Amino acid sequence: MAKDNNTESTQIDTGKDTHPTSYPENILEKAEIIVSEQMVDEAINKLAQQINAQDYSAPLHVFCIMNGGLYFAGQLLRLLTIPVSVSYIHATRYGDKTQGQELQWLVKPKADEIHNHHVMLLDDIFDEGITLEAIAKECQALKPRSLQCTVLVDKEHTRKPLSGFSPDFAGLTVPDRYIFGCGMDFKGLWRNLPAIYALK
Ligand SMILES: O=P(O)(O)OC[C@H]1O[C@H](OP(=O)(O)OP(=O)(O)O)[C@H](O)[C@@H]1O
Ligand SMILES: Nc1nc2[nH]cnc2c(=O)[nH]1
Repeated sequence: MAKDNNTESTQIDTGKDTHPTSYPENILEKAEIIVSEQMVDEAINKLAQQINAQDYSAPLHVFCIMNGGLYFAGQLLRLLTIPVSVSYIHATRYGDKTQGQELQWLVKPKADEIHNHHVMLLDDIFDEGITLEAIAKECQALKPRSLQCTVLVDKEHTRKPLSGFSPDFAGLTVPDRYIFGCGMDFKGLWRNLPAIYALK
């Protein structure tokens, strides 16, 4: 067991009950699985087959879009049978909220990773598409040889980019509910869940 330095003698009494089901750490009690682990794994397998079947004329550079893309990228990369290099881009607009705000850039793509390379962006979810479209635009400006986007899930609703921008590959479609698991967080937690959940 991990050594817990916050022992009883040092614990600060915040006056907070640690059990309410509204706390993010307890939220599974109020959630339901909307895509099973098996269905997620099957979808990732299928995406890998589609990417493996592409005819890239040179190694593919894969960008994991942090943080949400981490779980998906980890699961997908092990199934790719073509030579890839990997790095990350970090942009976020939800934070701990369930409604998107303005996009914040933390790590932008570097020119030498993109210019003249076949590039694949990997993210967990295409919701309103603002994040992926902005990242794809930033990458296009650096003149890749080709640029494609793959997401684990595409959320079904009509609030998509007016430009018509959409990912090249999407593993699953999900209903218009706030979801978590498989890289997606609920108030910063539960990205580690191997299935996709939504609140009941
Ligand atoms: O299609 P959109 O409506 O733009 O939303 C999709 C984005 O939202 C999430 O990121 P978030 O900003 O929550 O940051 P995170 O990756 O750290 O969870 C997710 O990982 C996508 O990148
Ligand atoms: N965790 C999570 N992040 C998102 N970012 C955009 N949509 C969602 C969503 O439904 N869940």
